[in-house]
Amino acid sequence: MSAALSRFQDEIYLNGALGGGVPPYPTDPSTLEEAARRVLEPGPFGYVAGGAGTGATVRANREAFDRWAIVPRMLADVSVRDTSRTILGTPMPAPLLLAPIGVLSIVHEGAEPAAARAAAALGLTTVLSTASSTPMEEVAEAAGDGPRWFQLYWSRDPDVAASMLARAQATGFTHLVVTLDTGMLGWRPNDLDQAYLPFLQSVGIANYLSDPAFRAKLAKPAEEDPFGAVAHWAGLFSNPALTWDDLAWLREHWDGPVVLKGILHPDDARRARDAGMDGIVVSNHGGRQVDGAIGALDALPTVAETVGHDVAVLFDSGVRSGADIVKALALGAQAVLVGRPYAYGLALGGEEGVRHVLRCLLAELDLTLALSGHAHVDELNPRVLVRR
Ligand SMILES: Cc1cc2nc3c(=O)[nH]c(=O)nc-3n(C[C@H](O)[C@H](O)[C@H](O)COP(=O)(O)O)c2cc1C
Ligand SMILES: O=C(O)C(=O)c1ccccc1
Repeated sequence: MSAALSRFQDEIYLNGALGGGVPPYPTDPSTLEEAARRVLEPGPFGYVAGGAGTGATVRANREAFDRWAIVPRMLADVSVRDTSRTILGTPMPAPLLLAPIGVLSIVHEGAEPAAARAAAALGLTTVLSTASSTPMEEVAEAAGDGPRWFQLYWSRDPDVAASMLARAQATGFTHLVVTLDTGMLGWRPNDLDQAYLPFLQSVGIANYLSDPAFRAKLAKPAEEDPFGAVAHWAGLFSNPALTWDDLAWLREHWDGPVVLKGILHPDDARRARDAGMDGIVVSNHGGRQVDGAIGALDALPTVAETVGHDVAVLFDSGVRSGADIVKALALGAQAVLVGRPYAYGLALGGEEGVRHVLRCLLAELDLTLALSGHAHVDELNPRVLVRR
């Protein structure tokens, strides 16, 4: 790496100078989304890009980032930088994970193994969704022996929930991310107006179709009655009756760190801590659940001040660039998760597309850190930013 250029930047410019042409995928996040729109059918594109209701929360997520400005510091010796961090015992080359995204085969065949391989090649961790389009055992094998984090959609059938957790542990997943904000699917006009729901084509239920506890209760085998299996899945996928008291059940069924995803209120953050949880993800599900919900970054500072010393505070919803990562870390996130951008990478170029998206994020994180006068991600704090 040359001193004047950050990692990946040098490769892109040199390749161009040597006649190799421009990068095969856009580096700008909005252009990336546009490019994905062009290669995807309207149904799948709308499912990924869309948000709840009028899209107010999707916009709020971006507006929240735009309201913070980085104030660069000079003469800070940033010749050697370190973006690495260990989160709940998992070492990471940068505090960046791939958010759990279900039904990914709607954008690319073999999506989850491809994303997991791309992440693993860079040493990054993927949080695998319960609604993966490939069974967890196959994804884990594709990802090699790096860290394994599993996201749970907590089924209303406790046998299915317990079976998922037992399988995940048997497969070597060590960390559990429990998503709390999807007790039912949000109101999504994009999908409603196209009558598009991937599950109806049995996409995204691979972990269920391969689950003995799920299969045991089907009236007819899924192979004979695929729609019956989908209907059964829809009936047990989530459990809106859950309360804080149910967290004890989780502890009995999972040996290892548990992280609650979808926390926005400081009182809920406190309850998570008091219930002995190891971490939280401050998230509004990428604006896909409650239209009009608070921008996730607007919720972060108070939550981080409230519990940041006690539990790992992770963040997602709206992260699109390395500069965004700097802002979220400065406001108290220990790590961020990125969602849609890697789905667009998958749509455009499978594993290679995801690797491109992740390398862009890592490169711009490193560069923003350096140019704003910080050698290590641990130096970031709220004083690095001003509110516009
Ligand atoms: C198509 C799609 C599917 C998703 N599926 C899941 C899922 O299965 N489990 C989950 O916890 N979150 C799911 N999410 C939410 C993401 O984990 C994450 O919270 C969100 O995408 C972050 O926002 P961003 O897309 O703006 O980065 C999904 C998001 C998208 C876009
Ligand atoms: O679409 C989503 O946001 C989501 O979280 C989900 C829910 C169920 C299955 C797959 C994805």
